[in-house]
Amino acid sequence: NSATASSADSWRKVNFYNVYKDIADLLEDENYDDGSYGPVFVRLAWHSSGTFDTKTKTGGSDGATIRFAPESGHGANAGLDAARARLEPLKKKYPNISYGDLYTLAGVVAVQELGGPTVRWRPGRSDYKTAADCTPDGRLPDAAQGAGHVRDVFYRMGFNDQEIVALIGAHALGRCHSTRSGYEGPWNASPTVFTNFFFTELLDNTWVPKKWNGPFQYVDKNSGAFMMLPADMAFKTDPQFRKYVDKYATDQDAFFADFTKAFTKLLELGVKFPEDAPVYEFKTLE
Ligand code: HEM
Ligand SMILES: Nc1cccc2nccn12
Repeated sequence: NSATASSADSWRKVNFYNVYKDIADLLEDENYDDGSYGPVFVRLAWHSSGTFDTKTKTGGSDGATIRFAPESGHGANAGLDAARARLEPLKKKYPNISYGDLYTLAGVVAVQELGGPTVRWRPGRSDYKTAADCTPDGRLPDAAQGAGHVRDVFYRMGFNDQEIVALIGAHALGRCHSTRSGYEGPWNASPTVFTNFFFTELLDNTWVPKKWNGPFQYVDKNSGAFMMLPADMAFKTDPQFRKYVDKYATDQDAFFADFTKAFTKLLELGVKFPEDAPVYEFKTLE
């Protein structure tokens, strides 16, 4: 975090079309995971934002406190240092961009360039926060728990059941890492393509407990290759969540339309944008 902190209005000097393109150029890396930084950029944007508490108005992407200890060291954020390190050169190249804008924009670029919907995004987050503003551990959801816990966490952020189900659709991307969360497993044949796969696989497969000495998780009975977290399974068993899972499994357009709205809302939680902050709808390059 050596780069100069941006001032409140320095975003006005940034050409975000150039930043979008430079982030897109960072996505592909055949030596990283399944060949793309996209999934971990989406997780960084989500973890930067998902700490928000509507009651205390604390947390959220403004200030990017995720880059400071102790928040950077919280268990849920294990592995995200790789994403932040990959983006650090862009902070040097564009010193007027805030970390909050950089991390959330990286999530938008990843969703769009991996085949997902266009995601509206506004600049205007600033770097004024310090480590003292880090949110306490426990703001992000625990994968070992079920529907009740998931609702506690997402209702606290200000989401309803439909938005929660739309957001979990991002689990079509990437994978779990035993060295990070402790969970393990590739997800599907295309972990770097944004589709409604999470919902179709959740419904269409028979999920059984994985036999291993890692944390309790599910594996697909037939292939023995794919995985689901305990929290993922809540979306199949809870009737209120299941309603939307069924809808998104059969209608990818509906999933895309609902995901983009919920993702923009997530990335903007708690941010007081300048009145004249432009709403970008970037053209997908791929
Ligand atoms: C019930 C809520 C959620 C739980 C319990 C949860 C839990 C997890 C866990 C344990 C991992 C594996 C981390 C690792 O070992 O690398 C993971 C990965 C991931 N999560 Fe979630 N998550 C939730 C919601 C979300 C949301 C709302 C998004 C985005 C909108 C998201 C996006 C991702 C992505 C893209 C990955 C793959 C990261 C990679 O491949 O490095 N998750 N999640
Ligand atoms: N890709 C992925 C990441 C995290 C959780 C999860 N559950 C099913 C798939 N999946």
